[in-house]
Amino acid sequence: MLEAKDIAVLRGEQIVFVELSFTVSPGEAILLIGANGAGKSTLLRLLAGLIPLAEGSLTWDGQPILTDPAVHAGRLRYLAHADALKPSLSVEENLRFWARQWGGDIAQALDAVDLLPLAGLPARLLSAGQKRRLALARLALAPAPLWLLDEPSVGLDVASIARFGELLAAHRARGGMVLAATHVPLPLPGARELRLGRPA
Ligand SMILES: Nc1ncnc2c1ncn2[C@@H]1O[C@H](COP(=O)(O)OP(=O)(O)OP(=O)(O)O)[C@@H](O)[C@H]1O
Repeated sequence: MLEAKDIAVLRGEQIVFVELSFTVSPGEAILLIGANGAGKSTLLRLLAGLIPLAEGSLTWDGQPILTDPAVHAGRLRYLAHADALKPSLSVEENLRFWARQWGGDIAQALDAVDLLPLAGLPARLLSAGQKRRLALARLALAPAPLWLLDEPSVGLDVASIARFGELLAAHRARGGMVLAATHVPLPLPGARELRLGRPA
């Protein structure tokens, strides 16, 4: 279980949030909601181990998550706003980069986001939604218990959102956890909402 207790984060001099507490158990999904600037991306970056905790505690099965940053990095997949693609490499080569770190079947992952027909195309030629699908293919490569997703459905068409829903459901069915920042509904039935910033 992932547990945040009374956590606070600063960006520069600014307090982004304080006294935030929540838990995420295997199979659970949390939607991070709140206005622009409320701190959703900041919380995801914190959970990914990319920015420091100012106060409080963050634990994984009772142990501080950053005791061993490499162990924590190995248990998560973080999809930021940017798709983190290398434009000159092909679709398949982009995924190979991640498969070298995590293992997994590249063809199967591309198929999960319906990109197999475009496997040989340089990533710079993909449409915005296809780039997003290639980013999502990383999730399909090899299992990791914690998915941290920043506005993952931006640019996806209806069929791609349905496929993404299947990926999310399979992940949760094997005990995976999801935290997703979003301004729109996501295919995450039964997800709890965690509102950041002031109440609307
Ligand atoms: N590197 C940084 N240095 C200083 N302040 C930052 C930095 N990154 C973010 N902030 C500030 O932290 C606050 C939270 O930003 P964050 O990106 O987490 O919001 P968000 O809820 O994800 O917003 P959005 O819905 O617009 O994506 C904002 O006020 C932002 O200006």
